[in-house]
Amino acid sequence: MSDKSLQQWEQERLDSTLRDIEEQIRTIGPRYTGDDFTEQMLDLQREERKRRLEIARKEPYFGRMDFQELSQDGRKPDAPEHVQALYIGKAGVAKNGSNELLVIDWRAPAASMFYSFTGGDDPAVYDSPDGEVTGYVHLKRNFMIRGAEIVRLVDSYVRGQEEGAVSDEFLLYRLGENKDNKLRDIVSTIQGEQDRIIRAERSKALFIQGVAGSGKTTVALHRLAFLLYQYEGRIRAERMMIFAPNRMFLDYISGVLPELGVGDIGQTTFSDWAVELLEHDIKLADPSDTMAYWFEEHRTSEELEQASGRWKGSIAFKETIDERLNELQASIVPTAEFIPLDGFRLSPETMREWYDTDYGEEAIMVKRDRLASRIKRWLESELKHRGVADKKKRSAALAKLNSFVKRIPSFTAVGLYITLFKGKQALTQVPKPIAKATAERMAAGIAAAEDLAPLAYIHLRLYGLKVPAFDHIVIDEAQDYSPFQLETLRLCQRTTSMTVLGDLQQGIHSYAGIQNWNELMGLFAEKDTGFFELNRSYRSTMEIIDFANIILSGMTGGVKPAVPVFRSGDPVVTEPVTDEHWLPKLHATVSEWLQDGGYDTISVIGRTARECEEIHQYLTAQGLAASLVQSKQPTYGGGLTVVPVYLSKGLEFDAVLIADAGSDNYDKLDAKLLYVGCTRALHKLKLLYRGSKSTLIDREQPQE
Ligand SMILES: Nc1ncnc2c1ncn2[C@@H]1O[C@H](COP(=O)(O)OP(=O)(O)OP(=O)(O)O)[C@@H](O)[C@H]1O
Repeated sequence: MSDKSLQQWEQERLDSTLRDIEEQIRTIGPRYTGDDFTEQMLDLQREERKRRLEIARKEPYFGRMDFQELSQDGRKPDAPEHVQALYIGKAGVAKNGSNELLVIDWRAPAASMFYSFTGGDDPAVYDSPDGEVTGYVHLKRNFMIRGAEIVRLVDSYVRGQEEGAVSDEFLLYRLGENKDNKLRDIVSTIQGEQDRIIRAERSKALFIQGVAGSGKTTVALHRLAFLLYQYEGRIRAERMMIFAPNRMFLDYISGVLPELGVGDIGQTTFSDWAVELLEHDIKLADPSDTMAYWFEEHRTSEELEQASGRWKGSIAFKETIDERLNELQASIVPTAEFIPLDGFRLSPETMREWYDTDYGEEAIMVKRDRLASRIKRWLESELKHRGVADKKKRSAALAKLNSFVKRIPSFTAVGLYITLFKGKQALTQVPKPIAKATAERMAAGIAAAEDLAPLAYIHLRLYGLKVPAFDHIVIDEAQDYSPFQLETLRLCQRTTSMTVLGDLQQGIHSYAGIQNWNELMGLFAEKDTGFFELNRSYRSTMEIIDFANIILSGMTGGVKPAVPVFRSGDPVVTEPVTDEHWLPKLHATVSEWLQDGGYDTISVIGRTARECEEIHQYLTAQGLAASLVQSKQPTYGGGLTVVPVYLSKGLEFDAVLIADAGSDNYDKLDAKLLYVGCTRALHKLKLLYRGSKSTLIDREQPQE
């Protein structure tokens, strides 16, 4: 077929698919509003079908794979009609009134080949519920469909053609596009290494170490959509939770799941979640104070080593708390008899038996409260049984009950946490300034981020989880998590099922996070964990990745350079500038990019919030519509932004200007920060520097 007729043929196939979809939507009819339960259920099913059809109507499919299944004995059927064309889209669609599939869902077993097939003449294999299916791939075709038209068609593999391997042409085309203020789905170009993570089995703690731009966040979101499809009825969206570093990041990723047709998955930050779990008994200290302390001034490695967050996030601290909770637990059952009236005796042994056997696995305070109610019930029944009617006697007995029950220890999480830092039982190993600051904060009802994991943990051990346990959790930027945080979240799951992703090379919050993945993985039995590495970076051009790798090479501790996809762009430029010309130069560069660059998102990345405020003020005074990103910001609006480097993590921009990569701003300890900043750029990266250039990038670079 000529290219023209091929495109025509596919367009006709698309037209007919769209007609079928329209017809199906039209016949679904209005919603049922009556009281009949069966009808209501049927209505819900129809609505769900309509929702899928509406997703399909926008862009019915993005790929086609021609597949010829081998028979059981491995023979290849000769007849060409055995080659099946599978059209793959975001939602599966059956032909109106039949079982024939017009489109298969990207998460279906057969669709996995579309992602895992790398070319060559050998048979391809995929797992289906009925076992392995083997066959030959004849064609892999990518489409871009906009407004019912095929605007791009690329054959990335044709059997028998010389190249043999699946080409990256369509991927490169997609990567070359500009980005707006929201992360997007990648269903049409998921790569094999990413697909393996998306489809990995659910009942594990899956750890993903991926270089900047390797698609970790995107892959984790696609994995959620896959799990919901694959384990339909067994896991529920409302019981899945995404933990992300801040509200702005959550806003940035908020478009992906709806694009994939998935709703209702909770999204939160660890801080917000913990404060809610603690029923707002405490307020969170302003996170910008912590940020300011660690990022507005240079900090030494000793300061990092001694950071209170490190200690409070450690398993050693958790174990200390466990000991304290065990002591509390042991002190709950009274050791004295309860004698409310002469002749009435309740022995400690009976109370111990109630506590130990009747309330089994319940949380400590729940068991305590049940024990108290049981003692009360015992007294009521004794009074009744023995016919005590005398009011005076009864109230004396009740008064004794009240004082007896009051003496059974009772704690809130905050109350117990304070005892670790203040008073007779204060821990002796805590450095005095940390103990004093923590106790003072707690007394004022304020917790720092580092207090939240211990507080939430104590609360869970004392009172248990009052909402359903999580079926699956995603933890993004997990290199900034402490082992204690993960232990706390683990208490909220019946069985381990989590996707934990991050990049140690971007671990800029090392005053609280981990140094290596074993710190987190070691919390689980080996059989319950999986580990994946993503080393290819999809975000940036080769030039940008090569440049960022120079910064990496200055880091210690087994760093892995990112491997670029073969997408070339402008060279990265570093340029000296005097103090006097610094702001005008920033303005001139950004203006030029705005006018000629054709970029949708541009960011000026500063070292500190102070520096960013200065830049922002100058740019706006020059008439540019720039927005300033601050630490408590709930949304990210795209366009031109000025952002402190430590808040840029997770985001990406078509063009990035590092405002000042001088050695005063980025010393050896700041390699991760500068790496984060540079890897935010998709197509264009430029670094200005005042004074001498940071040694982190002091290699020969082309000058403008
Ligand atoms: N297979 C793919 N096809 C097309 N685009 C992709 C693919 N994988 C990743 N991307 C794009 O690469 C960019 C980076 O993805 P993402 O933000 O998920 O990476 P990340 O590993 O979480 O990055 P970082 O750690 O730097 O924040 C996004 O624009 C995403 O759409």
